[in-house]
Amino acid sequence: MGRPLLLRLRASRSPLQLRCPEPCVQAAWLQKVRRSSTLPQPSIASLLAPSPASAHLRTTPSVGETITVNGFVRTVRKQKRIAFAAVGDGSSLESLQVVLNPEQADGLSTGIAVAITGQWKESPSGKEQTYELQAEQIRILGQNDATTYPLQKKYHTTEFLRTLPHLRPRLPFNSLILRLRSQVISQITNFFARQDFVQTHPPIITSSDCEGAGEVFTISTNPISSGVDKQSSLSRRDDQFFQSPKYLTVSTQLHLEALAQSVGKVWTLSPTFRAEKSDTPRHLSEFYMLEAEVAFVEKLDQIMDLVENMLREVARSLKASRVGQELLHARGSGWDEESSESSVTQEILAKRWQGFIDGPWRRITYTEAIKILTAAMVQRKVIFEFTPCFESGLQAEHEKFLAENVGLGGPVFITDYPRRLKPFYMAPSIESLENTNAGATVACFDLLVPEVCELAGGSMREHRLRELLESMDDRGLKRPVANHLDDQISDWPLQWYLDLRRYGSVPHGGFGLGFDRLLGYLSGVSNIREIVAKPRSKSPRIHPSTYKQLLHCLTNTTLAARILWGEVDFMATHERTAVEEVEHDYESLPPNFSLSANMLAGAFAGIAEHSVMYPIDLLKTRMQVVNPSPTAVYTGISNAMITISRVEGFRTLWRGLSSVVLGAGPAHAVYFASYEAVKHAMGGNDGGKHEHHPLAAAVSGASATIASDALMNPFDVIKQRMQLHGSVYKSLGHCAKTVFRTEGFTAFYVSYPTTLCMTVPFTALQFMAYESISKTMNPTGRYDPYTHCTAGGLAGGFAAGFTTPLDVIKTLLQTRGSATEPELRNVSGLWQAATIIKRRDGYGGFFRGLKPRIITTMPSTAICWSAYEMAKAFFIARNEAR
Ligand SMILES: NC(=O)C[C@H](N)C(=O)O
Repeated sequence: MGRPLLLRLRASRSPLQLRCPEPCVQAAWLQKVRRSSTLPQPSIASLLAPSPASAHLRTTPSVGETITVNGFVRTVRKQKRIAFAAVGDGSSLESLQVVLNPEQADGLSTGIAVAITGQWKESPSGKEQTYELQAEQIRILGQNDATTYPLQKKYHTTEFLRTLPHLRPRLPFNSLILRLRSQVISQITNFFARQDFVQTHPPIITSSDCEGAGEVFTISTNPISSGVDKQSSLSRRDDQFFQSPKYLTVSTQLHLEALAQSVGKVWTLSPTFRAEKSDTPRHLSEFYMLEAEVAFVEKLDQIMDLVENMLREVARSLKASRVGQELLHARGSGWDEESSESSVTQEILAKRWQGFIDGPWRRITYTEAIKILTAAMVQRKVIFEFTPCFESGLQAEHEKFLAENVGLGGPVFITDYPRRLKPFYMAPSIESLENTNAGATVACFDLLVPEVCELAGGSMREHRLRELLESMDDRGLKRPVANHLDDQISDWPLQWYLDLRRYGSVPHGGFGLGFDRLLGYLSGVSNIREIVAKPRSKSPRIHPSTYKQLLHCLTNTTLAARILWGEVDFMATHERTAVEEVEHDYESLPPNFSLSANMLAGAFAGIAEHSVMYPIDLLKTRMQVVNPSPTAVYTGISNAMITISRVEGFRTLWRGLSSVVLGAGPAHAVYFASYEAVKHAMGGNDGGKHEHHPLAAAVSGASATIASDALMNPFDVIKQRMQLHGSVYKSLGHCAKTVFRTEGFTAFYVSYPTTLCMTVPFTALQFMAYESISKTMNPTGRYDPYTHCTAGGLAGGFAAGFTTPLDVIKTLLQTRGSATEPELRNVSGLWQAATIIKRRDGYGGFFRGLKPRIITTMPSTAICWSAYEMAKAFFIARNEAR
C-alpha cells in the first residue's frame, strides 16, 4: 500500500490540498470488467482526487493506462507545437488538463462536449496539476455554437447567469451546489432511517391552506381564466376539474400528522408553494421544505432536539466530505465568485458548520427575546426601526439581532410565541397552561441562524378536538354548519383533520425546515436563487412605495445620515410589512438594471448632495464674484458664515436652494443614467468588478455631464443669482422671469460652454478617481458605505482642485448680469472672462474660492456617491428575483 496521495489541484490559488485515499492495487479481472463495461467513463473528480467510493470502483488509472474521459471544454490554449484544453464534467471544481497537438485542438471551443481518449500521465514537475491526459483521440459529441455560447471564460454577474438557468449549472461552482444538495439529502435520509423514521410522499395538490395565510396557488385547468378572474372561474363548476377548489401545498404538515398516526415518525422533503411576495434573497414561490412529524411526544424540547441532532449530523458529515472540502476551497480561492457573489469567507463558512456541530444550541422564549431586544435598544447597542413589542412579533431586524447576538454565531431557538401570531394548529405552551394566563403563548419554535434568520419552525400540535375547534373558531376558519362537537361535514376540507382528533388522537409535534435556505447557509450563498435550479418567484417591479421611501429618507435628514453611514439598513426604513419582504442584497450593476432605477438613484443622490452642502456653495459663489460690493468681502469661510447670518439672516445661506432641488433631481437622474449607459456600451462593465476600465469611466463621466448640465444650467444660473449678496429675487420663479425678461433666454446658457469646459474634465477626473479608489479600497465591489463615501470624497476633492480656474470663469459668466461694471456685464465668453480675471487679479485670481470649493465638493461627492450607491443597492435588491 502506498502512502496517502496528495494531489495538488490544478488552478488552485490557495494552498488547500485535498487528501485522497490510498489508491487500491488494480486487480486484473477488475480492469477487464472496466474495459468491457458499458458503464460511463471515470469522472474527473475520481481521476483527480479519488474518493473512497471511486477508488473502490477502480476508476483510478495507473500511469500509462489509456482511458476515456467525457466532459465539456472549459478553455483551450493553443501554442505553436502544443495545445492544452481544460475539461470539466461537473464532478469537481477542478478541470482536467488535456494535452493535445494543435491539429487535435482544431474545432475545440469553450462549451463543446467531448469524449477524449488518451494516456494518463504524470505532469512534468513544477506544473500546477499532478496528472494530465495526453490525448490520442478526440470525439466531438455534438454541435457547439462557439461564437454565441454565453458562458465564455470571463466574469459573469449572478444576475446575468440567472437569465441562463439551463446553462449555469455547467459552471464549476453551480455544479458543486447540485452535488451539495444531493449529498445533504442523502445525509438526512440516513439520519432519519437510523432513527426509524418513515419517509413519505404526502400530496402536493391539497384542499386546505395549512398556514391559513391565504398564500396559496389555486389550481385551474382553464389557462385563460386562471389568474385572470380566479373568483368567477372557480365558482363555475364546469371549470373545476376536481369539483372543489384545490391548491398547491404550502406545507405538508397536516397530511404528515395523519401519517404519523400510522407509523409514529414520518418525514418528507417536498416541493412547497407560496404565493407570497418573494423578491428577497430568502424567498421563492416554489421551494423544498423538509418536514417531519412525530407522534407520542409531549414536549417541544424533543422536537428541537430532533432538529438539532439532524443538523449537527449534516454539518459533521459535510465537514468530512469532499463536497465540504470543495466548498471551503471555493470560498478560499474565489472559485465561487461568478455564481455566488458572497462575502462569506472560508473562515466564516467553517464557523457556520462548527456552530451547528457545537452544542447545545441556545433556547430562549419569545418573551425573553423581546426583553433582550428592548434592553439592547435602551442601552443603545442597536438602533431598530421598529420598537420590539410583545404583540407585534419579530421583525427581520430583530431576528437578525437575535441570530447574531444570542446565538453567538450558532443557531438559536426562539420558543413560545404569542398565540395570536401563529396558526390554528399549535398547542398551548406548557408554561402558558400552568399560568393564569392560559393559552397566551403556544408551544412552538423558530430556529434562527445568522444572515438567513428563520431556518426552521415547529410546534406541538393541538391534539384535543374541543380545543382545536375553539382555536379554529378564534381564527375564523369557517365551518359550513355551526358546529357541534360531533358534527361531521363531509365536504369541508378540514373535516378529515378533525377526524384525526376524533379517532385515537395522540400528542404529537413536528417541524418544517427551508431546505434551500439550509443549502444556502451551508455553502455561504446568500441568495437562494443561486441554490435552486430554476428559481420561481414573483417578478419585482419598482413599486410606488419605493419612491415614497426615497422621499421619506430625504426629508428625514437624521435618518438619511444614519443610512449613509451604514448605521441603519435602508430596508429597515420601509413600511412595516415591506421590512419582512425586502432585504438588502447588494451586487454589482446587472446588465438589465433598469433605466428608471438608475435615474431614480441618480436623482436621489443629486438632491441629497446639493441640499446638504448648500450654504458652503453659497459662500463659494460669493467669494468668486469679481469686484464684489464691500459689504460682501469675506476673509474666510467662518467669517463669511458669521457675517451673512448676522447681516442678512441665517436663512440667507439657503437662498436659491429650491432651484437646485428642482433641477438637481432630473439632472442627476440624467447624469447617472447616461453614465451607466455609456459605461456599459464602452464595455466598462465587462470582466466584472475586478477589471478596471479608467477610459470607459472617464468617457462615461464626461458624456454624463454634457447631458445633465444641459438640464441643470438654467437652474444653476438662477441659484447663483439668488446666492449673490443683495439679491433682489423673491423666489425661483421671480428670478427666472426677471432674468428671462431683462437678459433673454441666452442668459441661461451663456455659461454652458464654460460649465462644460469645467464640468467635463471635472467629471472625467472624478469618475476615474472614484473607480480607481473604489477598486483599491473595495475590490469585491460590495455595497460598503464607508468605501463609497471615502472614495467619493477623495475623488471629488481631487477633481475640484484641478478645475478651480474654470469654475472661477464660470461664476463670472453666470453672474455677469448682476455686475455693475460694464466690462463685467458685457463679458461674452470664456476667453474674455479669463483675460479679465488675469488682468485684475493675476494668476491668483483663478484660484479664488479654492478652499470652499474643495470643502464643498468633497462632502458633496461623498454624499452623492454614497446616496447613489445606496439607492442602486436598493434597486438591485428590488430587481433581485427577475
Ligand atoms: N411542518 C411544519 O411544522 C412547518 C409549518 N407547517 C410551516 O409551514 O411553517
